Amino acid sequence: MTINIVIAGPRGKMGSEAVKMVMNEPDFRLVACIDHKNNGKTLDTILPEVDRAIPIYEDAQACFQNHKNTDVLIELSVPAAGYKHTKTALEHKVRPVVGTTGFTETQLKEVDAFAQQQNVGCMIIPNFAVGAVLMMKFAKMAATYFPDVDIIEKHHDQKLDAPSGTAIKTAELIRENRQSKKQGHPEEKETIPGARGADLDGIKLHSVRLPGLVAHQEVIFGSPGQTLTIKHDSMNRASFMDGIKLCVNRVMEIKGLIYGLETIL
Ligand SMILES: NC(=O)C1=CN([C@@H]2O[C@H](COP(=O)(O)OP(=O)(O)OC[C@H]3O[C@@H](n4cnc5c(N)ncnc54)[C@H](OP(=O)(O)O)[C@@H]3O)[C@@H](O)[C@H]2O)C=CC1
Ligand SMILES: O=C(O)C1=N[C@H](C(=O)O)C[C@H](O)C1
Repeated sequence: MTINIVIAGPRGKMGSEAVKMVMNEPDFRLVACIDHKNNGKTLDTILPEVDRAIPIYEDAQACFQNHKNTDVLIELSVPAAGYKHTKTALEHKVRPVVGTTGFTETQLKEVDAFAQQQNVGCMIIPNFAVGAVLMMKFAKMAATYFPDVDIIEKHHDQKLDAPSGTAIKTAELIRENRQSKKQGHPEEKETIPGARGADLDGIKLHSVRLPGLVAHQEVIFGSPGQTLTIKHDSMNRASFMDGIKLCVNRVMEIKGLIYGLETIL
């Protein structure tokens, strides 16, 4: 069966890699793209590696109205637009596979409720790399034995959201196996605000943004006399493509929201 796909954010670092992946997959067909800057143009005029005239829309409504055969939206743009595209896709019974990070907790709940209401499959995946998902699973396991934990995520300096979606998801998974706990000295004070990082139920999250980085995370557990570090590095965006492929196939079979790849691996 051929799966008809729309990609939002096709010029981006992830979007352009996803365009290549979709075009090379025999069972996937790229039918259109959503890009706020190239309305009315075709993809071959803006991406040199594309040799087909795939239409580009600024407006997600217009895109799905003109391509009623769309099965899946691969959303890889920016948080605000990504949220709108996801809701619009669901309105049209198109299944979103969302890689875009930075949705608020309220937005996640709204998408969940709307996907259920529409009876349509939807996946929001903070990290498509299998190694990163294993890192999160191992961290969840370790939290049973090591309740003191800091997460350090490191990304390229063009990233809009902090902490990363992966760091938030990791902390949420750790929280499932750990009692809420305030870490560090009970009387510690920050002499420079932010020095101890963001706080999710006492778990500290630190975000590094530097040119030269791609996507990296360390989860460091400490207990008397020992530390345990679980680390993952994405060296390039190809690391995310197998996960996207898996999700595009899986979203066709589900109803409602799946949040995180660990639930289906
Ligand atoms: N889940 C995962 O495994 C991964 C998720 N990500 C996430 O994916 C998203 C994209 O990342 P990345 O490719 O690195 O970012 P980029 O900045 O490289 O790409 C984002 C693209 O979206 C475009 N864009 C902005 N606004 C709109 C809009 N309204 N409609 C359509 N396109 C728009 C941008 O165009 P312009 O620059 O012209 O504004 C740009 O081309 C981020 O949220 C990131 O966190 C990234 C890697 C892995
Ligand atoms: O913006 C990125 O690059 C990435 N974003 C995702 C996140 O926020 O966790 C996934 C990966 O870390 C790359």
